Amino acid sequence: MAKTVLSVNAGSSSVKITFYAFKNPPRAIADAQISGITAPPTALKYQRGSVKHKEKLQEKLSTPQDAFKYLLKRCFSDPELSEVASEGDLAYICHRVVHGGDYPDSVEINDETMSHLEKLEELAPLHNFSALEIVRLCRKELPSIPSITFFDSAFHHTLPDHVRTYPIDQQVAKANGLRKYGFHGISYSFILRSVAEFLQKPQEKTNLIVMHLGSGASICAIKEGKSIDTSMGLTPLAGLPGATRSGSVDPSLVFHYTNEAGNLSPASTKEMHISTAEEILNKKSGWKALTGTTDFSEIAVENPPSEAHKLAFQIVVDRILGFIGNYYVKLGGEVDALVFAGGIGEKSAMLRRTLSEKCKCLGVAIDSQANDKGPEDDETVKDISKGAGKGPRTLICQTNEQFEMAYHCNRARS
Ligand SMILES: Nc1ncnc2c1ncn2[C@@H]1O[C@H](COP(=O)(O)OP(=O)(O)O)[C@@H](O)[C@H]1O
Ligand SMILES: CC(=O)OP(=O)(O)O
Ligand SMILES: [Mg+2]
Repeated sequence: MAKTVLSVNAGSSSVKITFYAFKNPPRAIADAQISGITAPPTALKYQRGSVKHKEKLQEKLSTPQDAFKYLLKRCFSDPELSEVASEGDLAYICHRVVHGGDYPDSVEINDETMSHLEKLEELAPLHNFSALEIVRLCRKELPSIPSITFFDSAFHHTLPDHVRTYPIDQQVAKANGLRKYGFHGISYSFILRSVAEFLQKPQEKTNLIVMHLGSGASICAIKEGKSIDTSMGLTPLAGLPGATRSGSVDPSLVFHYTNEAGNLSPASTKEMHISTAEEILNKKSGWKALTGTTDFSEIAVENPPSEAHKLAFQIVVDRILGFIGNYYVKLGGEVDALVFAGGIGEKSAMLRRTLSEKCKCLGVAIDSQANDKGPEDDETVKDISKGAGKGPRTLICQTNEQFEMAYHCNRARS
């Protein structure tokens, strides 16, 4: 029996892969990622044990399939990485697919599930395309290795009807699958398990407000271990602003922004159709549009370099607060913890401090030293609360989507 599981997390501009020992809990063997696929320079990060390596690549890797092939070859040909030298060493490949439609759980890929996912691709071309390109490649070039797809949306299958339903014609809504799905669920599942364990509570008694803040950002209200609301919607565009995403705006805005809103974007390809409006709101908005940078660490600083940076920070804080207030009330004020996760949530002490101060009225208080220090590399959950206050505790959780997929894959199959 092959001894490793490969987890793949493909985004629009990056592909990350991690190999794990096929046991529980999974042990990471090697981790590699390529960024800058659509916007060069293309860069490689590689880690095996304590060995870390970064380089800019000369190779032209313009598609997720090229990037994945490159990463696989690189890992297979590393003489120090004897556990993964060829296809025969792989037991399963786990793929993160953002939009899983009505699937409440992961699925093993076969002709039927693949054709279902290909239909869904039309609903979420920007988010599913890269992942499905890699699934297609694996089916063709590694046909003996089962592929399992894990969906960001699956964690939110517990959303109540009144939360998931948009108030539009229900015949049209049902015929076209138009409802709130919610995303970042693989991450929320990791966070719920890790935080419940940290708090020594069963998951089904744990209530949390979790913020997954990265270049795509969302919030989730978890009641008794189940998602009861989340800020993203039919697609990951709704809710909070992101690096290049507007987040929620008045839907009529697109018709005033451009006359060509409904036309195909010039960025569309034969395989991937996106409209001009989708292109603008997903790729040309967010804090990049306000400040010129996608890097939030240039925005969350004490002395911002421009008024635009200051404004971008205030907007992000304002939108997050709106959801915290909303979810605090929906959870009846019974919140075990506010949890910060994702690249920004885990690294920006300033954002955590600003939000915590504004949530003082909920009894939130943080220890500024613990907050400034942040978590150690190997610390999954860190408590930054000040003493045992009246309100929810404040935690940082270093989330790990690749681990979460391997964890569930190995648990169900070993
Ligand atoms: N010290 C920091 N302060 C604020 N933001 C940071 C810091 N370090 C990284 N980030 C931001 O984290 C984001 C990436 O988050 P991550 O969750 O890794 O990305 P993705 O959404 O692409 O999966 C980027 O916007 C980056 O600027
Ligand atoms: C769902 C989503 O927005 O994912 P990401 O943050 O990885 O872009
Ligand atoms: Mg992410």
